[in-house]
Amino acid sequence: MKPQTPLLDQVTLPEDLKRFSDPELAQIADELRVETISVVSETGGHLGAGLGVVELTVALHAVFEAPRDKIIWDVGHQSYPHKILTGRRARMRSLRQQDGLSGFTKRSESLFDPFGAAHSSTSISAALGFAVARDLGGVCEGGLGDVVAVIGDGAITAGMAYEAMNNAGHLKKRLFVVLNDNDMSIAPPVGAMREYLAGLYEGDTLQGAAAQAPSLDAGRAAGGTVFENLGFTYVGPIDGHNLAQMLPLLRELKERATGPVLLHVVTQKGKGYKPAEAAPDKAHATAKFDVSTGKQHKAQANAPSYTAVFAQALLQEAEADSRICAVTAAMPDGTGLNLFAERFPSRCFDVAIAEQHGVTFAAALAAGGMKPFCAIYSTFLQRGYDQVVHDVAIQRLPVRFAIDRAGLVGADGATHAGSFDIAFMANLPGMVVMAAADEAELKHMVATAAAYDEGPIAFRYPRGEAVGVELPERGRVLEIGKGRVVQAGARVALLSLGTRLEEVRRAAERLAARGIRPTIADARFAKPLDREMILDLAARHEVLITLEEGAVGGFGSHVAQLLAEEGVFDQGLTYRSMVLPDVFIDQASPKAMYDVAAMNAEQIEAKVLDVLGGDPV
Ligand SMILES: Cc1ncc(C[n+]2csc(CCOP(=O)(O)OP(=O)(O)O)c2C)c(N)n1
Ligand SMILES: CC(=O)[C@@H](O)[C@H](O)COP(=O)(O)O
Ligand SMILES: [Mg+2]
Repeated sequence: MKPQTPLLDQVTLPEDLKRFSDPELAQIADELRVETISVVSETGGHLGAGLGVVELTVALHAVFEAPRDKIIWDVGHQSYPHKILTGRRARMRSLRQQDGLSGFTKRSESLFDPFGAAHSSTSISAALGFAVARDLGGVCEGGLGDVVAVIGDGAITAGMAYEAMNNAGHLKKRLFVVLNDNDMSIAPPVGAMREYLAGLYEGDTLQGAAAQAPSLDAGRAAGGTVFENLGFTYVGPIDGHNLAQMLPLLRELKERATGPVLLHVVTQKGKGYKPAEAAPDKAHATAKFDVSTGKQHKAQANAPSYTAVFAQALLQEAEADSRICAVTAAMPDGTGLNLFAERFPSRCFDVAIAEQHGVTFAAALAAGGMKPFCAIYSTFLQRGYDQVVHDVAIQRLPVRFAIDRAGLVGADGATHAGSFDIAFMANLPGMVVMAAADEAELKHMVATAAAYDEGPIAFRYPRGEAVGVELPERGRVLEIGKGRVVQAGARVALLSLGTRLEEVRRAAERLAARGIRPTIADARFAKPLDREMILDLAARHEVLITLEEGAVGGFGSHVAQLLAEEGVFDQGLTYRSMVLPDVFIDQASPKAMYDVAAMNAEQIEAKVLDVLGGDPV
């Protein structure tokens, strides 16, 4: 018998799906799932979320008319099946790599990605914006038709989602919000909303007969849902893996809906791939893996991760001080606070995807006499910035900010780069800002933050493996605003903040071969600056170069300000700052991203040689 050609091979764009019968669409979904697993096994990346929305993706593209209709995936980490169906299948194996496809939705990548994402809970606001633009006669590439936001049960815990629903329920524009409820965030979801959503489908037989399937008119016997009270028509819950139910329902919605509709779809994260179903938290994002066993190919680590060092150091401090508590915004594993939660469950708070609330909550914990460590990735702290200013800094409350994923993070790309925290924290009056140069320094900074009660304090550290230096038994409390000279040299001083120090050391070795021995210093603090050390370095060298894994406006800018105010430039000092360039750097390995930023050892060496004007000796 001739082997059957996969139907998926006949699909390049969503319009191709319209030729198939509903049972054939179910077959396409099965093939799409296999293709998604195959892709991620080769590239690594977000697996479970995409597998959970395979049928939903097929159904949406079969019924709606993208790119005229705008399908907006919240976060975008579940969009791999969507990418496969929207002209990108041939490039899928370049996912999350340099010059390859992004792991999230991205406007510049495809007309089928009408709104980029990667941070959560923006989709309903974006959908409403498109709906209003449409009704006001706005014009955009591809046209402007229906708008569909697909948002997860994790993402709908964030305040932004409610701000958008509040607005949408008032404006009453026709738009669709698909709530993809898999009862999982990255970790199991926590919070009252989780209980509420579960209550909406508990007792329902989702696999029930088509006659019982939800429809636009069905309503709920139990009375109004929170969504109805906000002005939406609530439809559901429906089994999001059952195309026989979903396709007719979506067609009905497309045909008849008038105002905002919330469709509650119940799915399983990791659906159809046993290892991902069994451990949806581990399969949220994976390394490359063996499809038959699910075993991930993880590189052998030579040193602990910075996150692990932070987590262990915080545990040590918390053993000694019962006022220490910890706050995470839906990232217990990513921040290492899962260990804290196990050891001190009553002192650890997962506030869900709610960075704004998390920061203000921590501020009041501090006002109430506790010592909160707010562990948030640099990129996600951006969302809580007004709270950092208004609730923490202005009130001088001693919240400790553990800023993980500082600097360039690699495969997640520009949306997840921790580029701005030095600038946005160090410009706040009274904020202490530290950056760890290695894991021992990180341990000292955790101890320093634990001991510091005079106001807010932050310390930053990058994603991934640390340097491999020996760890002290206990962290040592650092003197606030004091850096350290690591190597004494002449002519050129390299003043590093954070983990570029390793690259600076490598650059110094290369320079030594050319007869140049630079002084190397570790600033430790972006704020307050070690004025004495910096002015001394400036006085004793012809050239001073600062380095930081952050955008312009951070440490280097503060140093330049100091040097200018002290009149050091008038005395002939040549000063340069090496910062991230003024562009958003796309995904690649962290090393390759720092190459783009011109901040690796070779480029530091080149900068020194350039400043010395080809006069090395
Ligand atoms: C503002 C923000 N905080 C945290 C994250 C990290 N994050 C990415 S996906 C995710 C869980 C999302 O859960 P859900 O919306 O239910 O989607 P699922 O993965 O279950 O499909 C989290 C916490 C983020 N992307 N954005
Ligand atoms: C989509 C998202 O925001 C997270 O899943 C993120 O990719 C996690 O990053 P880490 O792998 O650095 O924890
Ligand atoms: Mg979920």
